[in-house]
Amino acid sequence: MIGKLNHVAIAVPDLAAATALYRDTLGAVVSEPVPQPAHGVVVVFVTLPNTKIELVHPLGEASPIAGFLAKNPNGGIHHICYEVADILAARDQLKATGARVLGDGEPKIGAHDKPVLFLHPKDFCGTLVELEQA
Ligand SMILES: CC[C@@H](C(=O)O)C(=O)SCCNC(=O)CCNC(=O)[C@H](O)C(C)(C)COP(=O)(O)OP(=O)(O)OC[C@H]1O[C@@H](n2cnc3c(N)ncnc32)[C@H](O)[C@@H]1OP(=O)(O)O
Ligand SMILES: [Co+2]
Repeated sequence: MIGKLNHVAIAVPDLAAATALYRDTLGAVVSEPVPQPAHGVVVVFVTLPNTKIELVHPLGEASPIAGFLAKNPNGGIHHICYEVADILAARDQLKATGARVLGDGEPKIGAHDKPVLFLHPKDFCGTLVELEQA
């Protein structure tokens, strides 16, 4: 069902410092910060030859990454995103296995203007999984 790795997201407490690290120390191409109010985060996109890294920082008071950063104050890998051809078919197939789809179960438009869903980390080897429709 899952296809390409779309991105790995890293939650960071200091977005400017993390951006400088990826740009100046690691020599990567980085974007400007892009607020994603529907998701409660600000994102900097790091473009790699074969995939993307998203540096994510809380936006607003109810950010879904606030708890993660409270537990991991230096930041850490927050989720991985796989592409799927049909996100509703993938959702229904996964729900039938007992996997928990987060939120109201309906896809939202993600950072790449495509529908996304999240799967509970406890059901996927301790890793928060994002699905993005290819
Ligand atoms: C930029 C837009 C978009 C894109 O297109 O790319 C994005 O990526 S937005 C990214 C941010 N959005 C989300 O993360 C949405 C989905 N997340 C959630 O609904 C919640 O964050 C969560 C996964 C349900 C966690 O909620 P929280 O309240 O922080 O924690 P809990 O106490 O409920 O956690 C339960 C349990 O799970 C562990 N946990 C939490 N987060 C992670 C994680 N990222 N990776 C691995 N494990 C995680 C947490 O430690 C708890 O474990 P125990 O302590 O053992 O109970
Ligand atoms: Co993401």
